[in-house]
This record gives sequence, structure tokens and C-alpha cells, in this order.
Amino acid sequence: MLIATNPYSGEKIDSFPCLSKHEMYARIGEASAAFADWSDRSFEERAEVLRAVARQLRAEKQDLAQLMALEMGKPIREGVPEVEKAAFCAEFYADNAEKFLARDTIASDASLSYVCYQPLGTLLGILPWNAPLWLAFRYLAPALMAGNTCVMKHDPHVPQTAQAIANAFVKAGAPENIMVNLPLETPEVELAIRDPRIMAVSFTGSGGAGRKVAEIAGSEIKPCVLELGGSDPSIILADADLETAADVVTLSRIINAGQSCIAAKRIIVEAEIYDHFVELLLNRLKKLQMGDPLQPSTDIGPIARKDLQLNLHRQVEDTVAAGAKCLLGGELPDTDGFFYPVTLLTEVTPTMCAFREETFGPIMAVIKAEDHEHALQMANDTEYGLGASIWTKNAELALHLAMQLQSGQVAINGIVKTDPRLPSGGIKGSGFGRELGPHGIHEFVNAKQVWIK
Ligand SMILES: NC(=O)c1ccc[n+]([C@@H]2O[C@H](COP(=O)([O-])OP(=O)(O)OC[C@H]3O[C@@H](n4cnc5c(N)ncnc54)[C@H](O)[C@@H]3O)[C@@H](O)[C@H]2O)c1
Ligand SMILES: O=CCCC(=O)O
Repeated sequence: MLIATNPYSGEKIDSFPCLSKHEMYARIGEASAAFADWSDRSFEERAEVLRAVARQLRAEKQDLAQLMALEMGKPIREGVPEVEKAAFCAEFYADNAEKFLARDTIASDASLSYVCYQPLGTLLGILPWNAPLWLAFRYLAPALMAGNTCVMKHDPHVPQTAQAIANAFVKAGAPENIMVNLPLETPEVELAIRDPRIMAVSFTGSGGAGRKVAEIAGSEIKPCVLELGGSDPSIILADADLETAADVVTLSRIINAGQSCIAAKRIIVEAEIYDHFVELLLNRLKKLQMGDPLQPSTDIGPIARKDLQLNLHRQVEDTVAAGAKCLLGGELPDTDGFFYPVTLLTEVTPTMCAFREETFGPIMAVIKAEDHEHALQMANDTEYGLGASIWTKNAELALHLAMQLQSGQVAINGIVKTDPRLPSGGIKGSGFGRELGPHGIHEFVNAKQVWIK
């Protein structure tokens, strides 16, 4: 059974049956059977389908945002733009897939030699709850436009949102079974990965689960993309536009109540401006409104699950016990909902919990650096390598640091964000492979060499 719980009230919404093994194999079979026709269609025919799905998402954006608010606590004012971003992603690949997958002619000893890009077959996407619409389309849009068919194993905490995504394909008139929802208990996912009709796996979620998925996929010689956690550094140098940096770093940290893989989690600030910058952050953080995610005025909703809320508190207590200062928040509220207050931890050092572990909630850890070299060294002192940002007016130094940072993406004087037009992904413990942009659509195709005498 999948049990949907409202994190705002802590109350159960409803429970939903999972597929039996027999049903799971049947659904994979349906997606696999749909491949022949779907892959045979032209890019323009596939694009029309993706555009119709995008229109359907936009038509339902309020309802979809409301579902996310109820199932995982995303504030409604973030949920609506998330649906729009998912729709834009579908349209972006509808418009660009043919160009991204155009044949590459490469000179050789042949009269003609080239590489063409063909779909693999049926793919399995395993998805988390934290951006249930957007992360689904980040997997689905390029995979489908390349001519693959998709099964989607969504997170057990967002069963209605997952079904709504599948319904959007039906309502948009998409060909049957090009996208199939697979509500499964976690232990059954291994069987789905091992099913010979599944040709590749896209996983987004925690490092622990990603490791298991990669092991299983590896043992079946199936390619996989892993989009895992992050502990992104934000380096604030003394010459930065500090007001703007404080605005953006605050936003980056508190989006989705801090439950974003690419949130700015470790704020590394040059010593000479440290106290001033902490004050700028505190002024912003203390104004944020925690509350009902369905209210448009709410900045911070609840944490998605009780266990995640308690884990955040453990991380804060551990960090404070190790010598950090807590300037804001840091106490478990006495509410039925799974709220965690916006928390500002200062004097954080590299041995402390909030530095070493990913904090998936509205906890800002501020670290003091002697200079930019020290900041860089601390930024890289992590098992993760997802995103990073640098704030300085010195363009040359910013570019130098960007090249030295161990991450899959770097923003200079701006927020780390995902954008369908640009590839995103991690290195080190944040995973491998890329989603989005031209690179994302190349993950699940066969780059086939053709050589003609
Ligand atoms: N890099 C990214 O793009 C990105 C995006 C979103 C979330 N995340 C990361 O995800 C984490 C938060 O999500 P979570 O902890 O709820 O993720 P999770 O790993 O527990 O769950 C994610 C998905 O994996 C499935 N799953 C869990 N264990 C599995 C197993 N043993 N075998 C197969 N599938 C399994 C879940 O059912 C769910 O569908 C954070 O670390 C966050 O940074 C990363
Ligand atoms: O948790 C990761 C969310 C990533 C995104 O905002 O695209």
C-alpha cells in the first residue's frame, strides 16, 4: 500500500494499492509493446504529442500544485511555477530533439561515415517526492522525444501526483502506454530494473538508494543516470554585491522548505565581511513565513515526512553541540505537521555535521574562510559535487574558482538552478550522467557508428 500523508497536518490522506508482480510485468510489457510504433514516428509527430501534454499540464496547473501541496507540502506559489517548468521542458525537447539527435558525419577511411542516435527501448525512471512534477518531466521529455517509451516509478509519498502525471498523457491524447505509471513497493523495484524489457534506468534521489539501483543496473549491464544529493557551497567574497548575494542565497536555501538537491547548503564567507553578511542573512531569514502550503502567503511549508523532520533536528543539535552558534530557529515546533523552523547556524566548521552531511531542510550553515583559496578548499571538502556558486565582482577570479570547483555546475553571481536548456548533474557522491540540455537527451540513445565503403 502507498500511504499519502498530509505533512501540514500529519494526517493520512488515503492509501493506494501497489501493483502486484503480475501487474507490474504486464505494465512493463505494455510500455515495451508501445515502443515499435512510437520510435517509428517522426520527431514532429512525437513533438505534437509532447506539446499536447504540456498544454494539459498548464490547463491543470492549479490542481497539480494543490496535489503537491497536500502530498509533500510544497507551497502553492512554488507548485504552480513547477508545473509550468515541466511544461516548458516538454516543449523545449519537442522543439529541439531533432536538432540534438541529428546525425554526425565524421571523416574517416570510409566514403561516408557517421554516427546516428537511436532510442534504446523502454526506460525505467525512479523519482523522488521533492519536485514530483518537474523531476518527472526532466526524465520523460528527452527520453520520449528520443523515441523511447517510459515507465515511471514515482516516490511512494506522492501517489496521486504520479497518477495525475499519467492521466495528463491520457487526457492529452498521447498514444497509449508511451508513459506508464508503476506504483510499486520499494523491494519490487529491483524486479523492474532486472526485467529484460527495461533497457536503462534513470534514478533521482538519495545516495543510498542510488547506490543500490546502480549495483542492480550494473549487474544487468544496463546504463543508468544517477542524480543524487548535494551539499552545494556558496562562496561569498568580500568584494561581492552583498545585498544581492544575501537575497539570492536566502532564496536558494529556502526553496521548497530547503528540500532541494541544489540548494545553497554551505555558505562560505570571507572573514572580513563575515559578521556583516551573517546580519544580512539573519534579516532576511527571520522575515520568512512558515505555514499552510495552500496559502499564497506561505514562504516555508512543512518538511515532507516526520523522519526527515527529526533527522534535520538531529543535524542541528549535533552541529550546535560541536560548537556552532544557532542565531535563529533550531527548535522542534510543537505541531502535528512536520514543520522545521528556518534555522541559521554560524561559526560552522568542516568537521561539523551541517558541513559534512546534506541538510535537506531550511537550515543555513555559515562558514568563515580566511581568503578565496581557503574558501575553495572548504567548498571542495565534501563527498558531494552537484552545484556551487561564487559571488565576487572579480570576473577573472570567479572564472578561476569556477574551474577549480568540484561540481557539475557553477553559477557566478547568481542562483544555481536547473534549466531545460542546460545540462545538470553531479560528480563524486552526487552521481553521474547528465539530464537536460543537449547532453541529457544523449544519455538514453544508442550512438551508432555507420561506415560505408
Ligand atoms: N540530483 C538531483 O537532481 C536530485 C533531485 C531531487 C532529489 N535529490 C536527492 O534525493 C534525496 C531526497 O529524496 P529521498 O531521500 O526521499 O530519496 P530516496 O532515495 O529515498 O527515494 C527516491 C526514489 O528512490 C526509490 N527508492 C528508495 N530506495 C530504493 C531502493 N533500494 N531501490 C530502488 N528504489 C529505491 C524511492 O521509492 C523513490 O522513488 C536528497 O538526497 C536529494 O538531494 C537529488
Ligand atoms: O532536488 C532537486 C531539484 C532540482 C531542481 O530544482 O531542478
